[in-house]
Amino acid sequence: MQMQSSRPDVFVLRREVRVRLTATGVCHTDAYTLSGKDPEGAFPCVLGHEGAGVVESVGDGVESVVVGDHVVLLYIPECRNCKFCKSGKTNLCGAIRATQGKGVMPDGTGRLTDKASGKSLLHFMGTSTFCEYAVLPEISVAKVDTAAPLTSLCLLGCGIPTGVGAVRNTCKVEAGATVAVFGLGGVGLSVVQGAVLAGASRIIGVDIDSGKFANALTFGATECVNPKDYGSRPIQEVLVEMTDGGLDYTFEAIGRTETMRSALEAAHKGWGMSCIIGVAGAGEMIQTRPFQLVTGRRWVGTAYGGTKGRTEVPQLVQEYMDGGLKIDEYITKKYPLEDINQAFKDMHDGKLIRGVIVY
Ligand SMILES: NC(=O)C1=CN([C@@H]2O[C@H](COP(=O)(O)OP(=O)(O)OC[C@H]3O[C@@H](n4cnc5c(N)ncnc54)[C@H](O)[C@@H]3O)[C@@H](O)[C@H]2O)C=CC1
Ligand SMILES: N[C@@H](CCC(=O)N[C@@H](CSC=O)C(=O)NCC(=O)O)C(=O)O
Repeated sequence: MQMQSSRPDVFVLRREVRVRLTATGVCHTDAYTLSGKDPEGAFPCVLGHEGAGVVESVGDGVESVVVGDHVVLLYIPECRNCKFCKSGKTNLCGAIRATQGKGVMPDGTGRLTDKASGKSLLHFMGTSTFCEYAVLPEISVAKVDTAAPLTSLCLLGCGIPTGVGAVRNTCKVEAGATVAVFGLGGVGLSVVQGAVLAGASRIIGVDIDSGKFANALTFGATECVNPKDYGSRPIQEVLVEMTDGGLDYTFEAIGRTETMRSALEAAHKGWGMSCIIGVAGAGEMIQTRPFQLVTGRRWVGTAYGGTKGRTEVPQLVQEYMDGGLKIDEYITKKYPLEDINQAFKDMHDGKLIRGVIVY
């Protein structure tokens, strides 16, 4: 069944929902795909993947949300039925990944049209939040408490669950552990927040922009270092010396293969775990001496912090409403959609933790 929405050019099919976006964050991954470095980047598309809004219509067979529900959009769905979901080992639901990667809905068609030219546009990361409306499969939205402010909740679509989840789900950082966070942007600060909530004893922020240190310390980093202060000395050597042999956990939230190596080699011999969060350009390769792994360091990676969105995002909202999770503190500036290029410029200039487009 095809259900017509109040916008004649947007329709929903079976098991799909149409959402009126209220806000979206601007993330470096949007800029990465826009730059052409993403091998999956297909154009013309509507970018944006960190959004929240209100369900305005539902297709046949939708069971988990109704019109009026508030939702966070999920670039990693949770079908609860595929082998990935059933494994209990990963959040990488496989139900619609193939079509999502091609920029279309599960039935192979699109729902976005450029009004001026009449040409169809591709979807991005299954969400396309730089647009007032989005159509998604039901499995790609997390229903959340209507009492929570939707402008803030958009950040649960990517950056915050990624950093907090890297700590909780992927690395399972324990109380008392030592942690280093490479890159103190929105994602790195979320790692810092996750480490604080996990009870880490020492949280070292690493960034080449010392202007990022004030926020990191406010979020709970215990100290910060700037690799530029150490000349040609590898920063991993500095960190290993500072920590009597290395960190229990290190996180790379930059997207550079050199810092991924530094983070791995800053992890403690025998048990240190290093988590890659940053997205590196197409064709780039990580390297280290295999001996680093032979001697007990572990290299792991995470997508959306291992978060199973439909299950865990409502829990994060509750944690926020209870005062236990920071979200508002990430919003440096709000923009109308027509100023989105300014939001990208401010992000590239390092002025923002997160810029949020408010519709
Ligand atoms: N794996 C996942 O699920 C996700 C990955 N990402 C990726 O995480 C990365 C971080 O995202 P944001 O925090 O939004 O970016 P951001 O640009 O706000 O933060 C990056 C930080 O790294 C610092 N930096 C740059 N080069 C450095 C170097 N050589 N050494 C130390 N610090 C350096 C910058 O000064 C900046 O503070 C990006 O690559 C993004 O694409 C974002 C969301 C989800
Ligand atoms: N398409 C890129 C890889 C981009 C990537 O790694 N995306 C991350 C999320 S980054 C969010 O801001 C991710 O979670 N990926 C999981 C997935 O299934 O895509 C490439 O092909 O290199």
